[in-house]
Amino acid sequence: MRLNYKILIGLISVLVIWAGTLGQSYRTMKQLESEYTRTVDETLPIILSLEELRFATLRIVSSTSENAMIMALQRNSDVAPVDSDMPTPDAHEVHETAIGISDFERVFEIYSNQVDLYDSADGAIRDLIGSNGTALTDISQRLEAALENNASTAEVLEMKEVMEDAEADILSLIIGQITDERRALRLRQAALRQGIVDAIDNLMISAALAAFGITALVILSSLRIIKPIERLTAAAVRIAKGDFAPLPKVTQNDEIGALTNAFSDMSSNLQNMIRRHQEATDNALASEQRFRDVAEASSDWIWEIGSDYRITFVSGRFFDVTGLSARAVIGQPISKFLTPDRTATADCFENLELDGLAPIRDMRCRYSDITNQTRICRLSGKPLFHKTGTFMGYRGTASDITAEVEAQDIAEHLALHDALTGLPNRIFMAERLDQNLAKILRHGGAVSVICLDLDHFKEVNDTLGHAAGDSLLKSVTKRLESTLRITDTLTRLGGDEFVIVQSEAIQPSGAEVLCRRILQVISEPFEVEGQNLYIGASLGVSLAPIDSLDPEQLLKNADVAMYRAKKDGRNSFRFFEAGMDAELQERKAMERDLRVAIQNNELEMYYQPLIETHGRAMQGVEALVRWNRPGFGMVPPGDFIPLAEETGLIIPLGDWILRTSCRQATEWPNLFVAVNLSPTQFKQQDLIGLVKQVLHDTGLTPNRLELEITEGVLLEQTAYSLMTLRGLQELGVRIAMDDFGTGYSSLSYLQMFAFDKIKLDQSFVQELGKSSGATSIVRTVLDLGRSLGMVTTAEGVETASQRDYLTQQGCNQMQGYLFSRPVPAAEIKNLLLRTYPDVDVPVAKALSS
Ligand SMILES: Nc1nc2c(ncn2[C@@H]2O[C@H](COP(=O)(O)O[C@H]3[C@@H](O)[C@H](n4cnc5c(=O)[nH]c(N)nc54)O[C@@H]3COP(=O)(O)O)[C@@H](O)[C@H]2O)c(=O)[nH]1
Repeated sequence: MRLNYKILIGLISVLVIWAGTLGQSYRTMKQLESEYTRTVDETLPIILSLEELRFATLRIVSSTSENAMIMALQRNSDVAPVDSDMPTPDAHEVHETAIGISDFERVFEIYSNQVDLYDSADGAIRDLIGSNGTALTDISQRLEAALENNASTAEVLEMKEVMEDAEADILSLIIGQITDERRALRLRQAALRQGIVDAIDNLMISAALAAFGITALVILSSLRIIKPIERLTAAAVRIAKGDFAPLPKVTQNDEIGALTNAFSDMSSNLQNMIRRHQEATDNALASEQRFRDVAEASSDWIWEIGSDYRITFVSGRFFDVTGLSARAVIGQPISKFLTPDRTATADCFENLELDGLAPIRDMRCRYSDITNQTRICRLSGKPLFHKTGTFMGYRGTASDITAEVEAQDIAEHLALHDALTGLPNRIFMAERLDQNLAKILRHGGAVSVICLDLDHFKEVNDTLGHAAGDSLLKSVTKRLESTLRITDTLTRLGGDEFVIVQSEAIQPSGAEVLCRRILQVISEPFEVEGQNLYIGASLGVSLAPIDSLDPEQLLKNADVAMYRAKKDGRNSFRFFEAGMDAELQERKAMERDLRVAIQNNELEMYYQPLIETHGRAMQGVEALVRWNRPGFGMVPPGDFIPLAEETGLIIPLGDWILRTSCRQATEWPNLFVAVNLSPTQFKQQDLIGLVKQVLHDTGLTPNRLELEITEGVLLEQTAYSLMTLRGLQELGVRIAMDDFGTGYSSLSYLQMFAFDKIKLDQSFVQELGKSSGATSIVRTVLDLGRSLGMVTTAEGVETASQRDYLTQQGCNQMQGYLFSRPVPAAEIKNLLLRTYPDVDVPVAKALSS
């Protein structure tokens, strides 16, 4: 309920109670008034009248008695001495009696009326008084008359006695009546007093009730209004001091309750606002602190200049880096410390104004550090304007980018140069070629593009290792540089491929002269790791604008020409001619087709038997891949395996060969399968894991797998290669050295690793009987194998005499067309049914077609 209703109800209640007690008082006062009226208007007048009657009676009697006494004394000297001074009744005393009688009669009439009016119960007394009064006045008059008539003393005295008796009677009545009236008066007085007391009591009660009511109202108000207001005041004081402890919720459903709850809400809103404000302030402070920390800790600094380009502020980091003091810096022109690069948009600070006071973005400046070294920083900043629009200066940041610039320079150099030789690379060369071609278009002239490939570099690399190859490349670079003019550009594309862009020469003679000079210098021996190496070079020349004005095409043409030079016998040069690139194109087509063939599973495995010499039984097979290229027929592996090696296709191809061979070998329980591993395959990541996985997947036992490697495998990364070979052997797989005797270091490799088998290269076998040297080599190798406890296999056995000689020399196994050509897997089962006891072996020949 609303508070004003409550107060109104309280007031009304107080007023009702108060009115009740006042009414009671009013009634009491009314009674008092009536009592008072009766007392004043009735009893007192009656008493007064009775008193006056008594007085009149006494006057009558006294004056009459006095006259009678005087007369008696005068007449009867016996009774009373008479002297000359003795008074005599005179007219006055007589008159007094008359007045007394008159008063009596007048007062009695008043009294009589009063009795009629107020107290008719006293009518009988009144009548008695009246009759006695009449008797008294009568006797008094008669006495007076008797006196006048000189009645005798006795008579007078007798009459006087009668009069006195009458007086006594009447006085007795009057006094009795007065006594009654006075008693009544006292009773009324008592009643009046009681009434007054009651009235006062009522008034007191009324006042007390009113006071109580008002006090109660005040207390209630205090409790319901003042207390909450006090609490609110205390809360306000608390809040003013920053204490936002929540106020208890009140259920008081009035204005005070609403005020308290509103105050409470206001307090919590205020608290939230202050908290948010505080958080915002804290965040701002933290942000500012972070900013300061970053500004101080980072390599950046903050700067500010005025409209006169003089420094007004710079953060501490600047002083640390430059070793300058604030005094030396503040107020000085910024250009005194920072020099913008000529590449900067505004190459001096004052130009900023000319540039329309644009923001400074990444302005590169040089400055001196504490050690007086030149460093580079990058400036960014924004112009400052007063609200009136007046230019006030600039403010921004600066970052030291010396390391970044250096790294960028290095990166740029690396991006455009070959790391090994320091020569420009393909990108650089392309740019230079573009420039030259653009020049030709504008001014005419000619440019030659010469591709150079070292001859026999692969062998050097393979035999002497990469370090020797690198050393050779550096030496070649030096010689080439020495043959070129400053206007020519020598670049290394990678490996042993170089490109020369020859400009400002008469073509084609200029190119021809240069090529000859190059061939001359390259043909001289190179000393690498204490050895004199003789290499040559194959060069291809393409001319702009004759052959093309397209840089790509020029390069391609030069490459084709170089390829032709190589093919035509190396150590020579060729100018590009139309139609030369057909072979190159064919190579690319083959690569594309081979990729598709691997993906589409178009290759097939053939197997060639390995015959045990004495028993003439097939012990195993060598897996040899075959590719029936659509549209071309069977492609010899000697053509596509090197291509696969060069292009990296050998990895997926080798995986497929290993997997297929192992799987198919499980179909011939008594045969092992020998799989060739090319050098690239051997170098692949986790070869051991791959072989293990294939064995596991196919179910072939490891002792039925033989891996054939060539000496090239051991040429580089020898330690790693040996580790791999041992790992493979630990799997239970046998390792055979293929093409033994064709490399430079065959014998030394036999020392390094315990091969399970040596495969004598077929070139020696086929020279048996023809060349004594070959026969000696065969014998020596077979002896060596025997002495080292290695199985020896002779490849390319085509004739019975070869077979017999090899048998005689103790060769363990033989492989060759004499026994069987490589056959598809399906035919191996047939071959297994046969033995090869005879030299002519007609069956084997028939099978190997
Ligand atoms: N990495 C892999 N290399 C492989 C794989 N399959 C073949 N090759 C290599 O390709 C080269 C040519 O191989 P291919 O044409 O199959 O010739 C082999 C035999 O057919 C051939 N051979 C066998 N007997 C005779 C013979 O009596 N006369 C004669 N003229 N040739 C004969 O010799 C080749 C086997 O040589 P080798 O591997 O050295 O034992 C060759 O280098 C193959 O290695 C392959 O799957 N992976």
